[in-house]
Amino acid sequence: MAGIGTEHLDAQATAALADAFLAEDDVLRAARARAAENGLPVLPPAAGAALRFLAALLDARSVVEVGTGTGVTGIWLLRGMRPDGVLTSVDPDPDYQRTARTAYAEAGVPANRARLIAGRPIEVLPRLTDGGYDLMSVCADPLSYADFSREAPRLLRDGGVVVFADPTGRGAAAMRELGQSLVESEDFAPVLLPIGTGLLAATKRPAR
Ligand SMILES: C[S@@+](CC[C@H](N)C(=O)[O-])C[C@H]1O[C@@H](n2cnc3c(N)ncnc32)[C@H](O)[C@@H]1O
Repeated sequence: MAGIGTEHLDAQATAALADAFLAEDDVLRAARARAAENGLPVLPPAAGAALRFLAALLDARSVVEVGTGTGVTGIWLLRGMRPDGVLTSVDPDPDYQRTARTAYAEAGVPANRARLIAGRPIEVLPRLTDGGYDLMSVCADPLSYADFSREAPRLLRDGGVVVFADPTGRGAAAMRELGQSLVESEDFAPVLLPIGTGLLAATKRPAR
C-alpha cells in the first residue's frame, strides 16, 4: 500500500493512498482498459471500493445502476451485494452493455445476477418497482441527475441509499445544485464523500 508509513498526508496523497489501498484486479483493469479504448471516463478505484462498501453495508439484494459503461462500477457493486443479489443496470448504449456483460462473465458473475436494460434512464426508471431497491448508483451525465434524483425516493426502500458520481468533474455546477436539493429534502440525509471528484450519497429516511 503506497503511502503507508507516511506520517502526514495531504489531500492529494490521501487520494493516491485511497486508490492504491484496494488495487483493482485483472478483471477490473481489463474493464477499465475497454472504457479507455472507448473514451469513457471511469471512477477511480477508491470510488468503486466505496460503492462495494455501501452495497455490503446495506446487505443489498437489489441495486439499480444508471450508466453501465464497460462494467467497472457494476463489478464493484456486484462484489458488495449478497451472493444472490441482482444488479439492474440501465444505459442508452447497448454496445457498452454487451461489453459490460463480458466483464461480468470474466468476474465470474452468473448471468442471472445482472439485468441489463438498454434505454434512456429517464424512460426506464419510472417503470421499475416501487421500494424495490436497496441502493441506486448513478454515474452518467450529471446534467440528467436532477431527473434521476426525483425517482430515487420512490425506487428506494426506507434506509436505502442513492449515490451520484461525476466521473469527469465537469458537471460540478449540476452536482452542487443536486447536493443543495438533497440538503433541503426531508426525504434524505445526504453526505458528500471526497472520493475522486466527489461521491454525493444520501440515505432515504423513513416517513415520519
Ligand atoms: C462514465 S460512463 C459509466 C461508467 C460506469 N458507471 C463505470 O464507471 O464503469 C457513462 C455511461 O453513461 C451513459 N450515459 C451517457 N449519458 C447518459 C444519460 N443522459 N443517461 C444515462 N446514461 C448516460 C453512457 O452510455 C456511458 O455508458
